[in-house]
Amino acid sequence: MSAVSVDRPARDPILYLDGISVTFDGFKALNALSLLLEPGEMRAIIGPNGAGKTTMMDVITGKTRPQKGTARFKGNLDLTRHDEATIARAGIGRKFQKPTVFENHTVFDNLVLAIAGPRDVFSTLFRSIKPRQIERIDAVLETVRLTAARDRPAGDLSHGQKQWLEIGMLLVQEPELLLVDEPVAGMTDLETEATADLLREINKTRSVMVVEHDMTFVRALNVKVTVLHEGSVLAEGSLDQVQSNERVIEVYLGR
Ligand SMILES: Nc1ncnc2c1ncn2[C@@H]1O[C@H](COP(=O)(O)OP(=O)(O)OP(=O)(O)O)[C@@H](O)[C@H]1O
Repeated sequence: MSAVSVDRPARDPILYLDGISVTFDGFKALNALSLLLEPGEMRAIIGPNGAGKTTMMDVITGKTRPQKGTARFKGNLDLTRHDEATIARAGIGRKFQKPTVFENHTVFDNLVLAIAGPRDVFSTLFRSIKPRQIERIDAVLETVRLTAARDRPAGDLSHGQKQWLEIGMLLVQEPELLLVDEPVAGMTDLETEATADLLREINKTRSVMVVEHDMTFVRALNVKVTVLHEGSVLAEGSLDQVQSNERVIEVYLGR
């Protein structure tokens, strides 16, 4: 091995944020934020309201341009220089908090539409889809526990099932990194537990970043936690480590 290669990490992080700052009218939503996600890692992001969690996801997905800092996907894609569609195609999927499924279409057709991407709904549904795509959809239906609901209108699903369908709509696009914003808000305890299982399963093949306030859920994920506060990383470690951190208790957990 050459002397040069000794110091190089074996693999680039899937996500590299360094010194990211975003200012809105003089207010620092992100303040020199730095964070690394290893390939295959799942990370939970917690922090009080206004800590910058959504703004961070906006930077990663190209929705918001930082004034300062470096943001890279898999070492080479500069996330500060591409638009949302390019970044999504490059392999970053984002699940927003509120489900936005097509209620009048079946669960299956929602996944067909998601594979096709943002095109005209009717031309997509009336064009034949390839057997390979049907196989992919059926595999995703199993993963998101909706096989039995395959031919039901999405509008009939429970709130939790709609969230899983929307996660499925991202999975059919085969993202390498999945960003998930407050997936269990409004879910029953059973749905919350099932969602933790679901994300752990997804994490076997993809990297995941999940923002969530529900500590029972975060504990069930059993992954490294990053605490954001005032636009920077306040603490990082296991949930037990960050929950016993004095600063974290002061600004977040002890409220
Ligand atoms: N477009 C914007 N214009 C002005 N201020 C903004 C804008 N977007 C976010 N902010 C402010 O930046 C700060 C960080 O907001 P952000 O939504 O990223 O926090 P968050 O951690 O996601 O909070 P929550 O847990 O409430 O979702 C907040 O004070 C917010 O009001």
